[in-house]
Amino acid sequence: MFLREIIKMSERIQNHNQYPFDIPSIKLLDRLSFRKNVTFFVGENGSGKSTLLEAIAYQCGFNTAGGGRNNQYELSASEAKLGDFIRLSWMPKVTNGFFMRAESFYNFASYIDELAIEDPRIYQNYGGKSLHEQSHGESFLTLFKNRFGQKGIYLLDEPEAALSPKRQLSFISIIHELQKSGQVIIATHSPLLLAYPHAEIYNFNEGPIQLIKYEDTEHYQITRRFLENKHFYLNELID
Ligand SMILES: Nc1ncnc2c1ncn2[C@@H]1O[C@H](COP(=O)(O)OP(=O)(O)OP(=O)(O)O)[C@@H](O)[C@H]1O
Repeated sequence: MFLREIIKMSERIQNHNQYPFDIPSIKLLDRLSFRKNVTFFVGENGSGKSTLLEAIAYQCGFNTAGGGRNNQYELSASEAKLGDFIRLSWMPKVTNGFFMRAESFYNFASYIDELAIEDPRIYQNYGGKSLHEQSHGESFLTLFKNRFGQKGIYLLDEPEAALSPKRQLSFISIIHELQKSGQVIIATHSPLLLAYPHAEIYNFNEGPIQLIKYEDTEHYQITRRFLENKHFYLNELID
């Protein structure tokens, strides 16, 4: 483990009623500690998961539009206002790693292609060929497999967006490999990924951000109820 705690520097914030400080989970945030190599952020759409993940990425020196320290490709880095108002506590500090969001993966792949014009050996780190020549899911998995054994912090925003349910299950093995030498923080809506057993889950839904058990998450409960009683739900939804 590397990142131990996030501390919000409330005293520096001038207007708590302005975005992003007015998002309920962020407003009530004081400190958030990390005690496992894998941490999930869960919560409703708009509950502030990406905002906090992006702020961590910003403080790590990663491109907040996706990528690592060295991946400063041209893509307007999205606003990272919260990043200036949090402090990260490390033990020990790492600088290696990256921030990955499914929607910016395309640009990341193009950036690697540009680097490969200068030095094709870079493809060795990405499955031997352009990420554009691999399917979205394949290239995503390739990228992570190449990080096995490296110390680093990996911040992933909804990685399931690129992955079929079967590949999401493969991704659980990838998370397990990554966390042997690295730390992984994942914002997700996937009830499959969330099942990874050696993780802590932070819930962004109600009140302050709090730990929640897998079986208590809405993601687990809704999916389970739906699969157990599909016809009841569909009747409610459609009729
Ligand atoms: N640039 C912005 N200006 C104002 N409000 C914003 C801005 N970007 C995001 N928000 C709002 O901040 C809130 C939190 O957004 P955020 O993207 O962090 O949510 P999230 O939990 O990651 O959601 P999702 O699961 O849909 O990805 C949302 O209500 C969103 O509309």
